[in-house]
Amino acid sequence: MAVLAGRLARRWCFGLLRSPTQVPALGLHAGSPTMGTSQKDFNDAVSQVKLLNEDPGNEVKLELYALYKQATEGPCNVPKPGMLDFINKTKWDAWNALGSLSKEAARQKYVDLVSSLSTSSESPSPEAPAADRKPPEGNSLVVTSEDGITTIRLNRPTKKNALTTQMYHDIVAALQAASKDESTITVLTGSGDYYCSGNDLTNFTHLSAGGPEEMARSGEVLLRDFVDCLIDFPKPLVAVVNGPAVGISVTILGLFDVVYATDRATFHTPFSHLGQSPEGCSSYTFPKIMGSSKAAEMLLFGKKLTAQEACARGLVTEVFPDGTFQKEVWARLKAYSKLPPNAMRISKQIIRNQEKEKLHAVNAEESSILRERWLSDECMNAIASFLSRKAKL
Ligand SMILES: CCCCC/C=C/CC(=O)SCCNC(=O)CCNC(=O)[C@H](O)C(C)(C)COP(=O)(O)OP(=O)(O)OC[C@H]1O[C@@H](n2cnc3c(N)ncnc32)[C@H](O)[C@@H]1OP(=O)(O)O
Repeated sequence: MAVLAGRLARRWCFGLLRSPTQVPALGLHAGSPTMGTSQKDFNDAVSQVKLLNEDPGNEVKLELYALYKQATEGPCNVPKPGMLDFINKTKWDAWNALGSLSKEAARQKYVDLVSSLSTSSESPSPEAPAADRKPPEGNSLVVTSEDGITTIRLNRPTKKNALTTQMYHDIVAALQAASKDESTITVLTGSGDYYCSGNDLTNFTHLSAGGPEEMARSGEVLLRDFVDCLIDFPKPLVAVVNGPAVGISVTILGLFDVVYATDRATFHTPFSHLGQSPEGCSSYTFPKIMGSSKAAEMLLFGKKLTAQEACARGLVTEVFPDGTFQKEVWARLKAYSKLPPNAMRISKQIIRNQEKEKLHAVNAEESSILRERWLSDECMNAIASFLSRKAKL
């Protein structure tokens, strides 16, 4: 966790820099000649970076960038990029952190760093054991239908199933299809050790030509549509919480009919930490489910609940031992899926219809408030700070 924010920042800042030959995209051009004895070594090192066999990783690329700028231009004296210009701000921070380091010392450090990289990339490391290798990011959402159950599985285990913008769209489409298919029950679950780490924080960095305002506006619309779809979902909706849950994956649980959790699961809504506010109708459902003071502890102070605590507060229906979680839960769901579908549908309608209008109104208000929050200094500072390793949850 200590390195989370920095890793996040560096991943999204340099996500496109997959190959070392792309380092010039950072601005690593062989610029004006540098003076001193290490001039030739420095120029050689600049060329060598482009020939490395292995990608040195974004942390190192950032270090190379900063040293290059210091070596060629001296201490950073250009204006600091704006708060939302995350990429250039991270690069600026790295360069600025070198302070008054002399050009010559920066050249030397650059040469030493490239030399250490060249040495390590010359000796091929043995292939990592399969367990240590991260699977490639494939389909982020997997939808299957079997035994009367449609399962929507969040499938980004290497990112703890964080929800990308595309995934919100895909979940809406999957729910719309599930509402019309042959299945009787619909399940949302996750792949790997997490249920879901909430909104993918890099969503905030994908600015279009319309800038932050446009990002906030389209975020509001997408959030409202996503939650509306859950409010209106006509069949029994079950969350199979296979591990820790964060943010929006927790708040929407109040819109599910049943929530089964492994005893490894935790429930965490760190909105204040992120300068944000509740969504998923949780400002209405949580006080209703657990009482206003318990809800405030979660939604205002970000108290993380264990599965047992969440069950005691009524957010979770039942907790299962992790070892038997999948077996027990799916056996139970298969049995439930054989119940008469129309009876279940009508029963759900009776229960939910009483408050549907209220839920839609709450959703619209929460989404609109979040749009403002996303543009606030508090939120921008919290996200920037989180992404640049100054804060962690
Ligand atoms: C339409 C828009 C709607 C918006 C609605 C708003 C919703 C609000 C929210 O959901 S707020 C909650 C946002 N989520 C977070 O703040 C969680 C951030 N993540 C973490 O705190 C941690 O990653 C963790 C506690 C979930 C897991 O920590 P752990 O140490 O076990 O694992 P790593 O940190 O190493 O994570 C593995 C990789 O996954 C990446 N990752 C995890 N969560 C997110 C995320 N939410 N967004 C982006 N990326 C995430 C993490 O960066 C690691 O990636 P790496 O391997 O490339 O370094």
